[in-house]
Amino acid sequence: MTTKVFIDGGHGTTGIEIAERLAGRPELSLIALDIEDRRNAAARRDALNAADVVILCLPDDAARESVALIDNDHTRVIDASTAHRVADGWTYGFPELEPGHRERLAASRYVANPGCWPTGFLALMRPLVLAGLIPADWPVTVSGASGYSGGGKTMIADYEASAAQPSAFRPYGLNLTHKHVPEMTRYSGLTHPPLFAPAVANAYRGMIVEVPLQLRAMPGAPSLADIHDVLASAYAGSPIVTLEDSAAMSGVPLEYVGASDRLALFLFGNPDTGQARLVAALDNLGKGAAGAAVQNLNILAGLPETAGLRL
Ligand SMILES: NC(=O)C1=CN([C@@H]2O[C@H](COP(=O)(O)OP(=O)(O)OC[C@H]3O[C@@H](n4cnc5c(N)ncnc54)[C@H](OP(=O)(O)O)[C@@H]3O)[C@@H](O)[C@H]2O)C=CC1
Ligand SMILES: CC(=O)N[C@@H](CCC(=O)OP(=O)(O)O)C(=O)O
Repeated sequence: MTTKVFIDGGHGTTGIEIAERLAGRPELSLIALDIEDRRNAAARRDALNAADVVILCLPDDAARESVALIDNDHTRVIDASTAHRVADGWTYGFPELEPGHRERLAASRYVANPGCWPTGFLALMRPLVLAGLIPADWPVTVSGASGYSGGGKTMIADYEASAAQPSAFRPYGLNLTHKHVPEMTRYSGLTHPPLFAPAVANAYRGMIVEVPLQLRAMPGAPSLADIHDVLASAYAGSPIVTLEDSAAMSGVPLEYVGASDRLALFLFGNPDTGQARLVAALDNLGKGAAGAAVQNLNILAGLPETAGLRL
């Protein structure tokens, strides 16, 4: 039996990436709308209700509208937008979050795909908070740079317009109310929001997420080896999330994982000063969006978790 999948917003940046990963998979059948029907509510209602699993690749308001258009009791939903990431009744779509989370996801009807920034942040932070190496009330900072496709069609057009002279590096979110902070706080287990300092770079895709830590000031002054051991054990055997050999690196390029669904983690530090820089490298359109959606679809449908992924 095939799983019927509908991508609402399938003609947008994330939707196209997901469709590419699902193409040629005989265990799935795709319900597709013509491009001119992409905003036709009646056509979307029919497709949403005909599907076993829908993947929403829409702005937040349109994603809420899609959920309201589902009037049966079985269609399952993976929402790539921010609309439901901390909403009641939704499961956060980061299978690697903690032991047992993958099983919770498999049993869920409503799954909220993580934001791209929180994906890197939580991969670094959640195991360390769970292990007690970072106290829940520790003041954490997270910064980094993202490719401009993170801003969808509008930002891509801004960067690629013939008259555009885009900035090489542009910090944003300067009022410290970025929409990703609630999910970073909730799922890391921190009691206070991290200070989030994102930037956009003049590159299409790829991102670096960094958490600097003053280990010597933390309770118990964890060592670099303590941090390394917890991260290595959290992702041992994962085909998607890897702790890389940082000793070999003099820098981490934005493009480190390429156009893939991998998430690479690094631990840099100076044992003499008790300081560390934790870094995650991913593709904002890969594990940061489409790769995560396809991974979640596989989990919901009981299929091999990495089927269709670019690893
Ligand atoms: N880009 C990224 O790196 C990431 C994106 N996301 C999230 O995924 C979602 C999609 O983002 P992205 O693909 O980048 O966005 P895009 O702007 O590239 O695509 C959005 C798509 O949704 C369609 N759309 C917009 N409004 C409606 C509506 N009211 N009804 C039906 N269709 C509509 C658009 O149609 P039209 O062509 O007419 O505009 C377009 O095809 C967003 O919530 C985004 O925040 C999540 C993680 C990473
Ligand atoms: C460069 C850029 O603007 N990036 C987006 C995040 C992209 C993403 O993760 O998508 P969601 O909007 O679904 O969370 C931003 O910071 O808002």
